[in-house]
Amino acid sequence: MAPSNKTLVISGPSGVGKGSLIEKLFNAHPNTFTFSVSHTTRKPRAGEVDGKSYFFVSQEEFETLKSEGGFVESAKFGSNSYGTSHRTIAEQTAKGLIVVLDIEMNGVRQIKENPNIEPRYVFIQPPSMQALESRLRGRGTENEEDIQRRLGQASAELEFANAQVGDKIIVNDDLETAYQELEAFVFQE
Ligand SMILES: Nc1ncnc2c1ncn2[C@@H]1O[C@H](COP(=O)(O)OP(=O)(O)OP(=O)(O)O)[C@@H](O)[C@H]1O
Repeated sequence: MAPSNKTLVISGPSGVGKGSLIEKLFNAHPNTFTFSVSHTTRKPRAGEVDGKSYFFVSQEEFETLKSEGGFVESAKFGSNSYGTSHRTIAEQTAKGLIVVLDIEMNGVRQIKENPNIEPRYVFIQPPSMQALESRLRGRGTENEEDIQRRLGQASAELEFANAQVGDKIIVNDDLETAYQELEAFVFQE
C-alpha cells in the first residue's frame, strides 16, 4: 500500500516513546521517511554540520524568515530560537519522502493554525502517568529537575491531545503493538 505523502506530525509527552516508534518506522521502511532539518540560532556544537544537524542562522536571519512566514512552527527555548521551514518540508516532499515532525503541543497548535500545511497528526500517549515517569527515569538521560519539568508539562500535553478531534491517538503500552498501530495508520489509503 502506498503511504500518503503528507507530512506526519508526531506529538506526545517527553518519554512516551516517540523516538522509539519513529526509529522503528524509519528502520522498517528505508528511503521512505525523513526528519525535517530545523533552523536554529544556537551555535553549532562540535561535529554538527550545517544543513544536516540544523541550518545554523543568525538571530537576524531567523527573524527575517519568520516575518516572511517561512516557518510552519517556531519556538524559543532559553535564548535560542528554533523553527521548521516550509521550504525544507517542501524540498523533502518533492523528493518523494514523507517528512516526520516530532514536536510538542505548541508546535502542533501553530501548524493547525497554518492554512498552508495539511499534515496528518498522531498523538502518542502513555498507558498511565506512572508508566511515563518510570520510562523517563529508566531512560536515564535527564536529571531530577528535568524529569519533574517534563512530567509537569506531560499533563498539558495529554489534555491537549484529548481535546483534538479527528487525529490519531496511539497508546504506547506495548511498544510492538503501538508500532503496528502507527504503521497501519501511516500506510492506510
Ligand atoms: N512501550 C514501551 N514500554 C516500555 N518502555 C518503552 C516503551 N516505549 C518506549 N519505551 C522506553 O521509554 C523511554 C522513553 O522513550 P523515547 O526516548 O522514545 O521517548 P520520547 O517520547 O522520544 O521522549 P523525548 O520527547 O523526551 O525525546 C526509552 O527508554 C524507551 O526505550
